[in-house]
Amino acid sequence: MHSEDVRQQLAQSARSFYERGWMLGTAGNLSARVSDAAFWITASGRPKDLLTPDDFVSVNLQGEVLSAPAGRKPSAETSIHQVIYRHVPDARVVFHVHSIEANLCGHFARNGQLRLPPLEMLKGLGVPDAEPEVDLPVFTNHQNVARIAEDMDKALAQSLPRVPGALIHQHGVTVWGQDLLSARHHLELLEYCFRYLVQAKAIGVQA
Ligand SMILES: CSCCC(=O)C(=O)COP(=O)(O)O
Ligand SMILES: [Zn+2]
Repeated sequence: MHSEDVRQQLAQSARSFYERGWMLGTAGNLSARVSDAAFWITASGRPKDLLTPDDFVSVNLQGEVLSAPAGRKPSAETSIHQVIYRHVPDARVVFHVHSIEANLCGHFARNGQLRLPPLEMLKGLGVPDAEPEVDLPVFTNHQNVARIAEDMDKALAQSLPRVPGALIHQHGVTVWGQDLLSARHHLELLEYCFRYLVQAKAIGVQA
C-alpha cells in the first residue's frame, strides 16, 4: 500500500474516533508501520477530525524524525508507539485514544490490572475461553511521557498482555493490531468492555 494512502486511512480512522468522542480537543495519536524500520505517526497537537497527510511525521523505531512537514513535530507520545512496535512483532498499527469510559475504568483496577468482563466479545481480542479471566494492564500516568514508555517497556519485555492493549490511568487506552481493521476492532471491543463495566457498576451488577 502506498504510504500516502496509509496516512489518509489513519486520518479517516481519527475522524471516526473523534466523532465517537474518543479524540476530542486534539487528544490521542495514531500510527502505522510502513516498513520494519519506520512508521507514520500523527503530528503533535493536531485536531483529529481534520487531519490531512501533512499532519503525519515519519519516525524510525528509535523515535528519530525521518521526515516532517513544515511546522510539524511527532506526537508527544511517540515513545509509547516505539515501545509497542519494538516488543510486538505483529503490531503494524497503534491507536491511542481518550474516552470517558476508559478513564473511569482505571479506577476499577487492582494491582495495576483491570479485570475485563467475561463477555463473548473477548473472542475478538484473541481470548477463546468459555469463562475468561483476563486482565488489561494499567500503567501510571506521568507528565514525563518517557516514564510511561519506560514502564511499558519493562512490562512488555517480561510478557505481552493477553489482549492487545493497555490502559494509562486517568489518560486513555492504547491498542495495537496487525492492520488498520484489526486495530480498530480491538479498540471497539475494549471500549465496549469499558462501557459495560461503567454501566454495570452504575446499576449494581457484578461484572
Ligand atoms: C489534549 S490531549 C493531551 C496530550 C495527549 O495525551 C495526547 O494523546 C495527544 O498528544 P499529541 O502530542 O499526540 O497530540
Ligand atoms: Zn494521550
